[in-house]
Amino acid sequence: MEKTFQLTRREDGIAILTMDVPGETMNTLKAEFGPEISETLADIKQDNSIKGLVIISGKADSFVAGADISMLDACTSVEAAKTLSQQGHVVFNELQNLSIPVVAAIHGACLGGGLELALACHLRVCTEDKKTILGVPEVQLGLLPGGGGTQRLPRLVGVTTALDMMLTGKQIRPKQALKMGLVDDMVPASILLETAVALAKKGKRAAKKVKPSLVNKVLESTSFTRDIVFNQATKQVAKKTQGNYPSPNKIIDCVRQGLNKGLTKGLEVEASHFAELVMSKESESLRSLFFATTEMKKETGAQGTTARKVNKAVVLGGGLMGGGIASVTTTKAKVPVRVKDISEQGLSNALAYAYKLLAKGVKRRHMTPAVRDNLMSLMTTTTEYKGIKDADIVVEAVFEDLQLKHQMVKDIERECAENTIFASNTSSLPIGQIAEAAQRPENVIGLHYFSPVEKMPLVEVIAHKTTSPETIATTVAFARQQGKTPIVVQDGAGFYVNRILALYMNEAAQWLLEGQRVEHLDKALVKFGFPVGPMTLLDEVGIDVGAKISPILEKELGERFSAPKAFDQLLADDRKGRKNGKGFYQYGAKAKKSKLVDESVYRVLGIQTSSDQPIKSVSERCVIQMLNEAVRCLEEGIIACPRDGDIGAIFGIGFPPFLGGPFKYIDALGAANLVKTLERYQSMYGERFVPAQSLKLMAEKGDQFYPVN
Ligand SMILES: C[C@H](O)CC(=O)SCCNC(=O)CCNC(=O)[C@H](O)C(C)(C)COP(=O)(O)OP(=O)(O)OC[C@H]1O[C@@H](n2cnc3c(N)ncnc32)[C@H](O)[C@@H]1OP(=O)(O)O
Repeated sequence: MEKTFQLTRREDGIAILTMDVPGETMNTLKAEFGPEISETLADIKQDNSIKGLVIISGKADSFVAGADISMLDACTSVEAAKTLSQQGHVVFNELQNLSIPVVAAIHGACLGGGLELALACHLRVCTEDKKTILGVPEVQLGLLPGGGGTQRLPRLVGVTTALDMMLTGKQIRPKQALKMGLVDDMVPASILLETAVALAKKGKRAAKKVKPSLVNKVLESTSFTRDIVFNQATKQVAKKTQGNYPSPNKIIDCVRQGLNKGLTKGLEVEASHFAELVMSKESESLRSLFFATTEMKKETGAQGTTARKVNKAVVLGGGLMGGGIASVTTTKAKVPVRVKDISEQGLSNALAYAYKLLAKGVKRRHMTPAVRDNLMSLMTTTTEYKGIKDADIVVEAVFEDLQLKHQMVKDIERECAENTIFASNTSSLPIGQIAEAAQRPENVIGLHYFSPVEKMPLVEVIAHKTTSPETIATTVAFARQQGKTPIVVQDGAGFYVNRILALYMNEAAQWLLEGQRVEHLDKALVKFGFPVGPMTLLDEVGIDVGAKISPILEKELGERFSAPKAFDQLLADDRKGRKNGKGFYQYGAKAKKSKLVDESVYRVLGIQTSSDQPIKSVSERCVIQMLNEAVRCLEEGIIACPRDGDIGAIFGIGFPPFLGGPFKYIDALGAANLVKTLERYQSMYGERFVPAQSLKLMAEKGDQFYPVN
């Protein structure tokens, strides 16, 4: 069997331990490496000629990406998961207890168990390369650092910083890592090994230790003052997770117990908590999300077709969406973009949008002013169809007006090359209808972004009946270059995401008209796990935008999409949401620190508010609408598979990730139970709750969307 660890003895007494998992793109930690690494450590201990050890990766661009998540996924009992963590503890303790200095030489991803390995070394040096990232992302998998991280990290960088890293899972860049004392040195990749060797020769102690701030020093000095930090963190966690994610509280508990009762006790608690989390349904859902997104990174969107390279893009419309799309095209994809708008004002809006984001990057020291200026120079503007002939893709982000879009298709076919792709950012119009104006409909596709473009990870790539495979593959690759997760969906009003969202929003509106208070509705759905409630969302998206989409969906998909007529009165009252400072909540000068409902909204809608209905009933009625419609989308082939539906809902709407997406959630509920619930609501509220046909079939057969583990 090929070995993972290679020990090389240098003449100067420093040994190099190179980790290179055979046949895999990245190093991950697996239980099966236990005997090999123990044997190697025993060799080192016996060899008096070895004066120091450097641990480095044999992979070109990564150190260690953590424990192997598939291995965790394969655990079938709490005991088995606990053993994994304890095995890791034994090896890392052995490493830390070596009498010779041990230095981790880090280049590329050093995450989770990878960072825990580095923490067990006496010193760490990393490259200044962009590819180098350090962090403990376990919380994002519903886990906690189970390789000693909850113990060694706070001891190295302080409780406050360690909690921040572990509770967010954020990635730390090299400069920041050096500043916070996570690494002892940062060097160019070309001298990484030699620097690590030199450090190993100097001994176990860091040349200089980073001093904590005075506040942190005081707060972290005694168990009493540390409790203040832990209590504060617990409060923040409760607010953020709404009690839906068990791992953050367990992380806090590990750190608390480890610092109050010592490392051995801390590791014991860590192994127990880790094991419970591995077996939790929340972590199972989050892990499946990791596998799904990794799998999707490899898909081209059109099997067997290679994407064309996009060297230049054009964005039509300099509004909020156009500005955002142009911005990610330059900053993420590094592709020159030309923005066309009919007005100079539109163009300066787009430029300002991009500049503001880049300026933020400079302020946070993520980039230099020179990089900002370079990226800005990739963006040019025009009020006429000039300088666009050589565009590979044109993304239109103008009003939802079919005639206007038809005109643009014709203009682009006239002005651009034969194979220029015309991508529409429409959120509701069927792409097939837009393509009706095209002479080359194979070049027409939908590319639906979510607002704010730079933040929302999802895009829907919508192929109509005759979109060519090359157009699909090129658009998917382009979206990925922009840092997005694309799902390819079939054509139809509202596509997937807005379609399932619309019914959920309509149901919330029904609750409102029945007298439920705005803040109660929002509270119920936030408690369920959405990042914001439906009323806040409508204010953010724009009540007018919702009103524009609704009739299109109703016309194409049927009466269940009809929005409550009373909502017309909101528009008559010029209530568009945050953008004009008038919505369900108060904005601008009227607004207080905590968000307050604009009570006049009840009068405008003619509502008498009534007592709060139980939170669970409120959320259930809204969510099952979304679930049922997601099944219909699968039934109609709008989405290709449950996985795409789950990713689309989580990344596009913020469907609670710990539930794994609508389809995973239906599996957890059981199709038969969901059908029963829908039928109960149908008997009370009518046909909009009729269960999807395929859901009924699944219920009868006892089927699931995903294979049973
Ligand atoms: C005990 C410990 O505390 C517990 C843990 O360590 S849990 C694990 C914690 N680590 C993580 O969560 C990191 C997960 N990985 C990532 O975030 C990303 O893969 C990355 C940032 C490292 C690299 O991203 P990117 O360059 O886009 O590469 P990506 O396509 O995601 O991954 C490349 C390959 O590595 C695999 N991989 C990466 N990290 C992995 C992990 N921790 N486990 C298993 N496989 C992993 C991917 O599945 C993929 O495999 P493939 O080539 O066979 O499809």
